[in-house]
Amino acid sequence: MDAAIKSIRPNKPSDRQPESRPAELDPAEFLEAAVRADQPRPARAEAEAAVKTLLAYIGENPRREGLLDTPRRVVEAFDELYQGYHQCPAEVLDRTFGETAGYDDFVLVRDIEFTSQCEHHMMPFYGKAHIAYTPVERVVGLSKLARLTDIFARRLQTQEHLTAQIAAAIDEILKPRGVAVLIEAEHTCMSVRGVAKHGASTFTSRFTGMFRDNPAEQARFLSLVRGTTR
Ligand SMILES: Nc1nc2c(ncn2[C@@H]2O[C@H](COP(=O)(O)OP(=O)(O)OP(=O)(O)O)[C@@H](O)[C@H]2O)c(=O)[nH]1
Ligand SMILES: [Zn+2]
Repeated sequence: MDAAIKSIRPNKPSDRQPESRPAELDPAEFLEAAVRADQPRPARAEAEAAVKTLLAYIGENPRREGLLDTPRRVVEAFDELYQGYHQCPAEVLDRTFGETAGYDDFVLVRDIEFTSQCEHHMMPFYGKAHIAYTPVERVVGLSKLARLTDIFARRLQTQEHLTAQIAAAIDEILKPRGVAVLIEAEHTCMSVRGVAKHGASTFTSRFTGMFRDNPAEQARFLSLVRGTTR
């Protein structure tokens, strides 16, 4: 099982004071050494200092009044946007219900809105996830599919990885007859910078089990997602 699915990263903020960084290491080396040794992540004060560095880098004065609280706000925003690193997919899908009166078709939750952050530029990409699975005897609460999406979306991602992780988590934890995940998203790293193409949509999909093996089921999923068989 993908480690990201089963476990929460040991990534609690450190109580260490920034001064505890060995004097001979520069910040980049320190960070690399911390990641290599799987040490606790840097202290909050270090993260705020890094934001101050970025403010100075863009030509700002981090000491002017309007920016005094900005490092704290940015780190708090990061805590929110990246909270998925501290949440466990297996826990979310833990609770299932057995009274289904023999229900044996797939369950589709369409139009799950999400916002994630692209791992190349740390800029948002956002859109909708459509998730279907075919249960074996037990079903999961519908909201849990949206919660699962958020757990993976609130990490640094590529859209392909996000799509594959959602499908793999449902597959490995619920062990259904099949999973289908389709994600459509707009990437701000493509719309507000770089190639600057507003409105370009990216579609990614992952099919397992009966959705992978049976083109008719795949087609039924896709037509329901497009709203053509309602
Ligand atoms: N496959 C994939 N690519 C992504 C995703 N998010 C962003 N990218 C792309 O990642 C690529 C990074 O390319 P690089 O050439 O290394 O970086 P760059 O010079 O900033 O690229 P430009 O965006 O073209 O300016 C870009 O083409 C982005 O569009 C994603 O979720 N999946
Ligand atoms: Zn990007």
